Amino acid sequence: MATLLRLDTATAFLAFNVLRADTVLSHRFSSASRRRITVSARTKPSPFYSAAVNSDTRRSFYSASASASDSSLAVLETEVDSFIDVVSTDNLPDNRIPATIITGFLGSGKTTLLNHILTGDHGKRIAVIENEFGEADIDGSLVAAKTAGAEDIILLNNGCLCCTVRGDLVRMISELVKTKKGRFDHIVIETTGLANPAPIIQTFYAEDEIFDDVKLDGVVTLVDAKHARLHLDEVKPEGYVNEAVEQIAYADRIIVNKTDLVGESELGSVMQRIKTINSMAHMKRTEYGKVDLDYVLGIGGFDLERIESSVNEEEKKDHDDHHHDHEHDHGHDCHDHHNEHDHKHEHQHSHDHTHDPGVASVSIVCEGDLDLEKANMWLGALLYQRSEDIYRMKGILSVQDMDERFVFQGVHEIFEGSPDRLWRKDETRTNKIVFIGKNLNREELEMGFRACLI
Ligand SMILES: Nc1nc2c(ncn2[C@@H]2O[C@H](COP(=O)(O)OP(=O)(O)OP(=O)(O)O)[C@@H](O)[C@H]2O)c(=O)[nH]1
Repeated sequence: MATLLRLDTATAFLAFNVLRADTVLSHRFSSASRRRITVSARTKPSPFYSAAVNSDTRRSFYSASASASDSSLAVLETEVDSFIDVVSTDNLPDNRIPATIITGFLGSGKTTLLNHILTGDHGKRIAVIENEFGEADIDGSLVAAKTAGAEDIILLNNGCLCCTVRGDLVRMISELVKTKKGRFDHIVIETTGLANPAPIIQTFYAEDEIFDDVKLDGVVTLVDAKHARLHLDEVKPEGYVNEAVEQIAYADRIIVNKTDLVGESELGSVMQRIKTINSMAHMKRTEYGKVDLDYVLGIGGFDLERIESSVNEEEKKDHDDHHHDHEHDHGHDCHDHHNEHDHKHEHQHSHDHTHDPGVASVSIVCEGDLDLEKANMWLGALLYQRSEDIYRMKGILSVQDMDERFVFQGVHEIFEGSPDRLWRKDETRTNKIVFIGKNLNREELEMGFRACLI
């Protein structure tokens, strides 16, 4: 599989990096505004490819990572070639239409929230894509909401968005954009209760048809306060994911709904459990999905300009919870937090199952400047080896000789980064990275990161 890493940057971060000398990278331009880079491996495929293009005014970096066996070289070349075909957004305002994914386990309150959004007073014209398993008609209440606020409601009911109807999603969004552009301001996609959000998120990056016109704004996950633990603690057969865990892991906003059905201590316990999976997402408790609309629309969860708030939120929480900096042997003030813990929780003895503690958050906060080349190699290798397990990552980096902060976000092997504002004179140049994923090894991540510091 080959994947696109899209980087717009004024400096050389993650630039032209070839891990194996026997790999040749080349690029060509198809037009002034649209750049196409072809990465070709003439000999054995390298585990990680990246390429850089230098424009007159600003440099844009597009990188691709690929994994393949030696025998699949031809396939690899085709894949890499087809992925690296991206419209440059250099110096252009991002006018793409924002899209929000609403996910959450069966019955958690997704449709209730959607109705709240559609009937809310936000002045936005919203197109809705509703994914239901085999239902013939749209929910009656949604039809009511259509008259109230939705610009368009499209039903995808012949399968699950994350599996069989992903192609349909691409076609529908393209069709919406083609036929109704200018008539709606936001797209809201409601997934089925059993959807894994990852492939849906990736669709927004992997599909040119969508990427050019629509940007992912955020993933909002509804959690049923009453039944969440049951689903989160369920152990799935080998090879199956726990959808409830996945939906929380990918969230930018978590709405703990149905709080009227639980007591304070049960609620506290479920919120704590959610935090161990995803400490980066904002969390709110509600009844009947009644949240401020700007909590769910205009999140900018995948927006590099908004990375700071989520990363800082994470750091703030950690400081509040357990502040434990320490000096390491290079003299950098570097600390990390791991929200996975050994869950010998109260249900363990009464049930025949324990929850999968594998999905958790790790954050690293560390002062000092990064050696660009080392950071590039480390991150590239990390994504190559662990991209399946790294669900989400976000961060702010301090790169040597770079006056701006470098901000990035990623979903599995998709990586997006760019220089952000200048470091202030009175500000400590502190790196902050948050990973959410499966079986993350805190020590390994911290050691790898520390080794990149100068
Ligand atoms: N008590 C209580 N019931 C709620 C709350 N929110 C939603 N419900 C009810 O829970 C049921 C399921 O809500 P939906 O919004 O349909 O949930 P959903 O996630 O869209 O459900 P699926 O599409 O089946 O996955 C409905 O009967 C809602 O009225 C809440 O905060 N408290």
